[in-house]
Amino acid sequence: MPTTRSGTAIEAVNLGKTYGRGEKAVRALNGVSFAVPTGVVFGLLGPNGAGKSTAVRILSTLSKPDSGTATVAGFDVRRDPARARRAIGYVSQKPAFDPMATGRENLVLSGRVYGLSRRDARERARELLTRFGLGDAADRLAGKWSGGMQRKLDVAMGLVHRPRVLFLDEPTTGLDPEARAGLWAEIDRLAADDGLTVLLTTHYLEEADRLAARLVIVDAGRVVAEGSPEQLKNELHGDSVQVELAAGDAGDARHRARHAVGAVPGVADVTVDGGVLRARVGNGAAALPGVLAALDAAGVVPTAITMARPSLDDVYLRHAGRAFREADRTEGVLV
Ligand SMILES: Nc1ncnc2c1ncn2[C@@H]1O[C@H](COP(=O)(O)OP(=O)(O)OP(=O)(O)O)[C@@H](O)[C@H]1O
Repeated sequence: MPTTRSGTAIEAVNLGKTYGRGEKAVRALNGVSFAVPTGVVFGLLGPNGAGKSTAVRILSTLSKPDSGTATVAGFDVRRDPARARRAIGYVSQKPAFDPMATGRENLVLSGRVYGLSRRDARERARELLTRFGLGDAADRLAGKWSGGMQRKLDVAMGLVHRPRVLFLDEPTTGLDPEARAGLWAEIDRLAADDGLTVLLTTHYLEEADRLAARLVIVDAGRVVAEGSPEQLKNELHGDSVQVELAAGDAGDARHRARHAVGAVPGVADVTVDGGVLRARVGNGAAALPGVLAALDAAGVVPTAITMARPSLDDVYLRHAGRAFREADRTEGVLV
């Protein structure tokens, strides 16, 4: 297999993409670069509208960038899209299976679309149904399956032609926690057992933390941080303090709390979002009395205080300058 650099399965260099024109133009990607090592789960993490799907659509040859270059499995996605396409599997946010066909029929049809003989397509369908634990339901209509099983079927359909790189766009959106955990285990196995390179987009911080060996955080069309989840969290020294404010505390009390805690020596990055105040401190235990005294002086009574090692939430806040949940509610960057 051709490679751009030894051990690199995906390389994006300076990708740019703007939708629309004039006043309504939206810059979805603004010079995005990253490299994905072969055989790992790589996370593209960002809030709604950050540009994740746009990046994946370009890398999987479904859309063209306005600027920049990208290679997947060693093939340039613009100059050699047909060969790039054969090397990749793409599982979109939207279901791809036919609900009126059985799981097996869906997989066989997918195999035929990819040019497998009828016999090979049947054999591959059998393999994948077993692999994903879908054997028992194989001959029932896919439309009647549970959400978790349907998602697994979508992933299996993306693997029918044995791609080397698999793109999963928001694979667990809409799944309940149990189905999500089931799919996480499958995604883990794809890289660990099958040596597949998986590029996963998600707006769940926890999902990226749990699955990705490496990740980039994308915000408003730019990469704001890159590394392994551990590395990124370790770069933030100290602890994260979370103060839950009483439900009745209105904007004024929240503002006072934010101001008071921000003035405590050693406290940084104070945000208040949805009744929760977050801050970073050098040493949580040492800073706690000062934080409590400041809240008391401001007339704010917290309902709970927790201290924890930094999370990807804190990483995002540090690099994007706003809380992830806040960013997830807003969308789009007008040019
Ligand atoms: N076809 C399109 N036409 C116009 N604007 C678009 C189009 N596709 C995406 N956008 C805009 O480009 C920006 C990036 O969208 P994109 O779907 O890539 O983000 P995302 O990070 O995948 O978000 P989500 O998690 O909501 O899918 C958003 O502001 C979106 O509204």
